[in-house]
Amino acid sequence: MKNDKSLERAVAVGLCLTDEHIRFSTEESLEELERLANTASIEVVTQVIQKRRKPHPGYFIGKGKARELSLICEELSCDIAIFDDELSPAQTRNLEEELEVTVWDRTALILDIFNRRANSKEAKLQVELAQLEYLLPRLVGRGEELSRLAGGIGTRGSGEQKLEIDRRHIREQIQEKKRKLTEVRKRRQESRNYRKKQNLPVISLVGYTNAGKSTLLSKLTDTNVTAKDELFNTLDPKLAKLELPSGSKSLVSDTVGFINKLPHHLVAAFRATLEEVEEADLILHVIDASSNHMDEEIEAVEEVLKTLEIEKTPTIKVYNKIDQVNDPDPNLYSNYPYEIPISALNKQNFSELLKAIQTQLEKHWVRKYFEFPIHREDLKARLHQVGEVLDVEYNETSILVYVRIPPEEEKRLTQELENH
Ligand SMILES: Nc1nc2c(ncn2[C@@H]2O[C@H](COP(=O)(O)OP(=O)(O)OP(=O)(O)O)[C@@H](O)[C@H]2O)c(=O)[nH]1
Ligand SMILES: [Mg+2]
Repeated sequence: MKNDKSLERAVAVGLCLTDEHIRFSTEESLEELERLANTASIEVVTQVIQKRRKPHPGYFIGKGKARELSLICEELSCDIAIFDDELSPAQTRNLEEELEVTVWDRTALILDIFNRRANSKEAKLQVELAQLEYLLPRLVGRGEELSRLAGGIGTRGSGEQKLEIDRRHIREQIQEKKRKLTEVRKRRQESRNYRKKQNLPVISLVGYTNAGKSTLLSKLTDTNVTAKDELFNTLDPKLAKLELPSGSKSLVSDTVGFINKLPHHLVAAFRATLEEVEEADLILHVIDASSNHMDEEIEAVEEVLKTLEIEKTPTIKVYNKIDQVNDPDPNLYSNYPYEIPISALNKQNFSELLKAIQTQLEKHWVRKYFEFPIHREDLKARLHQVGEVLDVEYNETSILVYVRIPPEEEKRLTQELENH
């Protein structure tokens, strides 16, 4: 929900913990926070960084710093203070009292962007649920500012009784959204099962937000997928068919971009979209090779992949946007077929990429001739079901079928035929 002013003014606040190992520096992380804010139509007018050993339990930043921040907000007429880390409900409350502006954390900002981006029923439900769960412990008096977050959910005003009603209302809504989500997901599972029956291998594109996943999907498959220079452009993953050089087909799916400090419960909320990744036969990790923080972004993505327990799925690192890299280091991406440099935008190096995809997929599907008696049409039908039938030949007494199938199916069928 937008307030009346078109562009809100914000101060971005980061904490630099002196003895903690961090991936992105506080400055880099704030730079990203600023891009996120812009995506949410918020202008960051200044940044404030504080060094501390650990966050202040009540104010996150020190109490003195909070007072200083309140003056800055007033002087620069900020409407909002955005903190780069997740704040506890109590910290948010205290800070709002001290600063007298809306206080958001990274999670709130990401939720706001997700809310604008969600298109499908499932994504909408996921975002609404995540927002409600975020809102519930934070619902205290200042319902007005929070209502922007809740997308209008929650009633305005304050008062203990009203607060209790709001809380109950939100709990009920959480239950309702969960019920609806279960339904929508069931339908999604059914369509996945249908896809499985078609037996096309599934390739999942994953990567840091803005790496170029959607661009790659649309250029590879000649479909129209919107790509935009915005963070979290894709919230509703798309699927498209891809033909490989051998002529065999596969399905490519886009996914939600990852980001540093993506709060855990948001990862959980989007787990459903990531289920595609869990079931993928091949993962293309799309990397923005022109980013100044390429290594950190790779690491952030790999961390999320680890939590999905998909180490065994073959992965190709696709270094995208090489058209933007001056002097690319030839050693960097030369580990074929595990690393490929491309430019999705210019379709540069696509033939290499397609070859690598085919190589990787074939490693895991086997080609084989099966021969069985002519009356066993059922076996032929089964091969159609579990694999890709490449050729069929009828002799006087037998059928010869040439297929490409998953190795476990190959074993099972071979054993059955031997036992007959
Ligand atoms: N120069 C250059 N720009 C690219 C290339 N591929 C993508 N882009 C640009 O990078 C921006 C992000 O592209 P998307 O395809 O939307 O990125 P994404 O990974 O889908 O992003 P999210 O959906 O937000 O996670 C767009 O402005 C693209 O035009 C490339 O090969 N070269
Ligand atoms: Mg995208």
